[in-house]
Amino acid sequence: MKLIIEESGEAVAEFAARYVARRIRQFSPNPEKLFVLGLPTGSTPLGMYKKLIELHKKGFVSFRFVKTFNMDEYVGLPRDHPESYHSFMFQNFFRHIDIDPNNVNILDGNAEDLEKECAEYERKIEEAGGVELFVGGIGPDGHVAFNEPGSSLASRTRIKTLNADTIQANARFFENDLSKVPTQALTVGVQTVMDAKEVVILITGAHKALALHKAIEEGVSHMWTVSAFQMHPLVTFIADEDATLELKVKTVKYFKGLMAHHKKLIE
Ligand SMILES: N[C@@H]1[C@@H](O)[C@H](O)[C@@H](COP(=O)(O)O)O[C@@H]1O
Repeated sequence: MKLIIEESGEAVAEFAARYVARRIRQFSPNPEKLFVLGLPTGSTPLGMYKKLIELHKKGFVSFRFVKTFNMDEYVGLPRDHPESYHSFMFQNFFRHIDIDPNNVNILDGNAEDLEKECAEYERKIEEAGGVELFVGGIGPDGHVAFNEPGSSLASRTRIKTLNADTIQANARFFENDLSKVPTQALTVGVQTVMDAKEVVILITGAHKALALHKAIEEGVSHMWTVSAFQMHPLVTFIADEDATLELKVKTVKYFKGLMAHHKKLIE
C-alpha cells in the first residue's frame, strides 16, 4: 500500500490526474487493447477530472481507447437530472475529452430489472478483461462507491439502500432537502473493486480523517468498507494534509519520508 500525502485538495487532484494519465500512456491502448478505467463521482474527484481534461487538451493523454465503468448510480433519478451520475460524468468529464461514448459504462438506475442490470454490469466488466485501474473516493463513514458500513466485503454489483449518513451527506446536492435525495442506488461491490488490477483512492478534508485512519491503521472491517483494500496487492491512497489528522504522527512521517520516491510515479 502507498499513501501519498499532498498539501491540498488541489495537489491531490494534480497527483491523481497525472498518475492516471501516465498509466494510460504507459499501457499504450489501441483498438484491440483498451485501457479499462473505473471511475467515481463526488466532489473529491472533480479536480482530478479538470486536470485530466487539461492534460488531454495539451495532448498528453487520449481517451480514444479507454473504456470506463462508473462505480454507482442512483435508483429512480431520471438520467438527465442534473444530479444523476450520468449527468455528472458527461458534464464534468466525458464531453470534454475524446472518449467514444460507446465505451462509457454507467449503471442504469432506471432499468426495468435492476438485478439483471447489475448482473449485466459484472458481465461487461469481465468481458472487457477486468478493470486495469479503479479510482475511487470515500464517504466520511468509509464507504466506497455505495458500499455502506456493514456491506459484505465479498459483494458484487447490486442494489443498495442508502443509510441516513449518506443521505445527509448527499443532501447538499439536492437543495439540502433530505426528501429529494434518492434512497437507493446501484453500486459495484467491494469485491468488484478488489478485482481491479490496481486501486487508487482519493481522500480529502478533515471530515474524512477518521475514515482514512480506519482505512489504513486498523484492521479490515466491513464497517469501514474502504479498509478492504488493505488486502489489495496494488493500492494507493492519495490524501491531503487535512485527511491525515487522525493518523499517528509516526504513520504520517513514514509516508512523507517516501514522498520523494513516490513523486517519481508522476514524473
Ligand atoms: N457514492 C458516492 C461515493 O462514490 C463518493 O466517494 C462519496 C463521497 O463524495 P465526496 O467526494 O463528494 O465527498 O459520495 C457518494 O456517496
